[in-house]
Amino acid sequence: MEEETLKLPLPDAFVDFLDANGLDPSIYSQTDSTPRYIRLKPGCESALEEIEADMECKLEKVDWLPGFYSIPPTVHIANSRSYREGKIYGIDAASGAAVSALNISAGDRVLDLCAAPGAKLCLILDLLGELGSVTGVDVARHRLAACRTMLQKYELGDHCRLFVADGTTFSLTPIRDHPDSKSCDSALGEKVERFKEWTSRRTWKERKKAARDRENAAMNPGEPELIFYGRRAGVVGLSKDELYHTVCDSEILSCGYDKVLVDAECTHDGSIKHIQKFEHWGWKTLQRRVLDAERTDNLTVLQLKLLSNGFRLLKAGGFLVYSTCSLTIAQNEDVVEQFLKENASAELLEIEAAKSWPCRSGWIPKTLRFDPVTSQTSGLFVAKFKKLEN
Ligand SMILES: C[S@@+](CC[C@H](N)C(=O)[O-])C[C@H]1O[C@@H](n2cnc3c(N)ncnc32)[C@H](O)[C@@H]1O
Repeated sequence: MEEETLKLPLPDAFVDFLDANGLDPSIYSQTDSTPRYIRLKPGCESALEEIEADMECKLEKVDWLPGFYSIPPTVHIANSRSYREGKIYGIDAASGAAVSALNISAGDRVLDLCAAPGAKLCLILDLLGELGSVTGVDVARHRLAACRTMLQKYELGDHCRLFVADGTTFSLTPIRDHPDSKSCDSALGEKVERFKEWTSRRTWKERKKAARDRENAAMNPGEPELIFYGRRAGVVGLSKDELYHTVCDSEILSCGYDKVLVDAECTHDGSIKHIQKFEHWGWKTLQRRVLDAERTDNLTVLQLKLLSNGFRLLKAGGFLVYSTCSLTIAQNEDVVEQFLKENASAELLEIEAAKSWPCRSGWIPKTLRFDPVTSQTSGLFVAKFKKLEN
C-alpha cells in the first residue's frame, strides 16, 4: 500500500498534514481509479444513450443514489455538449449523499449557508421542484456570481435568492407572506420602492443603483447583499425593509428554515483532485493557503460559528446537515462535539438512507465518513441534527 501511495504526487507538506491529523495516506492510493460522477438533469433520463454517445463512455448507474452515474476518471465533463447544454451536472456522489441526508421535500424552505459554487444548491432546487424556496449564502462574491450563472444555465433560479453575506452572522429568515404589504405604501403616503422582477439586463439607472448598493454594502459589511432572486422566491413586490426584516431567536423557532445545509469551508483534504490542482499553482501555495496550522485553527472556529448560526436559523423540528470535504477530526467530530455541548436543543440523528451507502461511521456514532477507498468517492464528512421542540 505504501508503495502505491508513493506513486501519487503528494507533496511533503500534505503528507505532514495527514500525519499531524492522524490520517492514513493510503486512502488516496486508489485516487487514479476513483470514478467521476455526474447527475442527470431531471427529465433528461430518456436522453441517456445520446449523452453516452456524446461523452464516449458508458454511464453506470449509482445504485445507492438516485439520478447519479459514475464515469471513468479520465472523462472530462466540461468539454461535453451534454454539459454545455445543461443536461448533466458534475457532482461527486458523496456530495449528493450530503444533500440526500436532508430529505428535501416539496414546500421546504431551505437555507444553504456556504452555497458557492452551487453544486449542492442545484441538487436541492431540483429536489424541491415547484414548491418551497432556497436561500443561498456565501461570503465570496465571485464564487456566488458563478453560482448565479449556474442557476441561469440550468433554469433553476425561480425559487431561489442569493446573498453575499457572512454565514456566521446571516440573520434573514425565509420570506413569509406580508399581508399588510405589497398593496399599500407607507403609512405617511410615501412611495415605497419595491423589488421588481430580477433581470440581468439592467437599465443604466438600475446599474447605477446596484453599484450604489454595492458601495453601501462595502461600507456596511454586516449587511447581506442580494445578488439574485427568482420570480417565485418571494422577493418581487417586497420593500427593502420587508426583505431585510429580522426576527428574534424565539420567533425563529416558528418561522425559521425547515432545512439547513452547512457545507462548511475546510482544508479540502478529502478531495485529492483539489489538492492536486496545487501541482500547477505550487505546493508552497498549498501550504500557505490550505494547510497552515494557524489557518486551520481559525477554520475550526469558523466551522463551529457557521454550524451554530445555521442551527439558530432553523425552526423547531427542522433539520440541519453539516458537511466538510476534510477528513480531519478537528474539522468534523471535534466541531460536532463542541456544538452539541453548546446547544442543548440539538439532537444528533442517524441518517436513515445511509444504511445502503458505502461509507464508514465517523468517530462519533451516527456521523459518516466517505473516503476514496471505502466509498469510491471523494472524502466527505456528514452529520445530521434535529432542532428539538422545547
Ligand atoms: C466547501 S465550499 C461550498 C461548496 C458548495 N456547497 C457546493 O456544493 O458547491 C465552502 C464555501 O464556504 C464559503 N465561506 C467561507 N467562509 C464563509 C462565511 N463566513 N460565510 C459564508 N460562506 C463562507 C466559501 O466561500 C466557499 O464557497
